Amino acid sequence: MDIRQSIHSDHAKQLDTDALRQAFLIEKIFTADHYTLTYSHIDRIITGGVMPVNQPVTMGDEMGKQLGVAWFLERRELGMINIGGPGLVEVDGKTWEIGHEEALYIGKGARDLLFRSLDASRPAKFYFNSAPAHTTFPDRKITLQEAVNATLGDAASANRRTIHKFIVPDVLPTCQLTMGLTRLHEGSLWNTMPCHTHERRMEVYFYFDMSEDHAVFHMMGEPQQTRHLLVHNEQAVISPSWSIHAGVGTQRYAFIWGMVGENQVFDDMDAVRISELR
Ligand SMILES: O=C[C@H](O)[C@@H](O)CC(=O)C(=O)O
Ligand SMILES: [Zn+2]
Repeated sequence: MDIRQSIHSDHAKQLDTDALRQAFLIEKIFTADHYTLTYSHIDRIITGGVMPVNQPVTMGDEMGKQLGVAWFLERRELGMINIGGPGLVEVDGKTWEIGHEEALYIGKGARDLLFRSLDASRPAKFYFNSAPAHTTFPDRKITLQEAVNATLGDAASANRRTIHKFIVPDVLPTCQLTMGLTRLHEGSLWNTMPCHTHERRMEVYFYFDMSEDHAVFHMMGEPQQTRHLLVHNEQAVISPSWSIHAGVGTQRYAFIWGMVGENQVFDDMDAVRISELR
C-alpha cells in the first residue's frame, strides 16, 4: 500500500516537479490480475484499481490487516466505475454485472469481494475510491442512464463537456463519497475551467481515454500559486481542499472525480475567476 501524507499549502509551494509528483500523483492504477491501493491521509481516502485478466482478483480479510481492521470494508464504503470491458463483481456471494462506464456502490460491512472479466482480451478495469463510513447504505449498481447528467462549457473556449454524476445524493445515499465521470466533447481540451476550490471537500481526479503519447497538464495549487502536473493515461491526482483542480489535454480525454469530506453538495464550490489566477 502506497501511503501519502497530507501536504500543507505552504510546503507544497516549495516543491519541485519530482516532489510534487511524489506527493500528489498516482502513476500506476491498473496492474493485470492485481489490485492497487493508494492511501491518502487527506480524509483517509483510498484510491485504486482492480484489473482481472486471466484470473479473478479477490479482496478478502488480508486487506484489512494493512488498515488495522479485520477486513477492508469493515468501517468503509467504496464506489467504483468500470472503464474497461464488462466484468463481474461478487459481493459476499451476490454477483453484479458491471459493464463499461457503469458504477457500483458497496456499503460498509461487505467482506468478501471478487472481481472477474468476462473477456480477457477486453479486461474490466474497476477504478475505485473508498472512504471511512459511519453506517451501511445498500449496495447498488448505477448505469449511465441512471446518473445525473449535465453538459456545460463552450466549444469556443474548448471546454464543452458532459458530467455524469453516478454516486451523488440525488441518485443514492452514501456516507460521504461522491463520484462521477466527465467526458470532453471532440475538440474540447479544458476541464473545470473557470476552476474552483472547495474548502469542505478534497477530491481525486483520474484521467483516462487518451493515447500513450498524449498527456493532460493538470493545474493544481492555491489559486494564486498554481503549479502543474504532467499526467499520462490512467493516472490520478490527489487534490487537497486548498488546491484548484483543472486541466488541459493535448487531445480530448475523460476523467473520474471522487470527493469526500464535510458535505455532499456538488455545487458548493469556491469559484475562482480566471483573471484572479496566478
Ligand atoms: O467539484 C467538482 C469536480 O471538480 C468536477 O465534477 C468538475 C468537473 O467534472 C468539470 O468541471 O468538468
Ligand atoms: Zn472540484
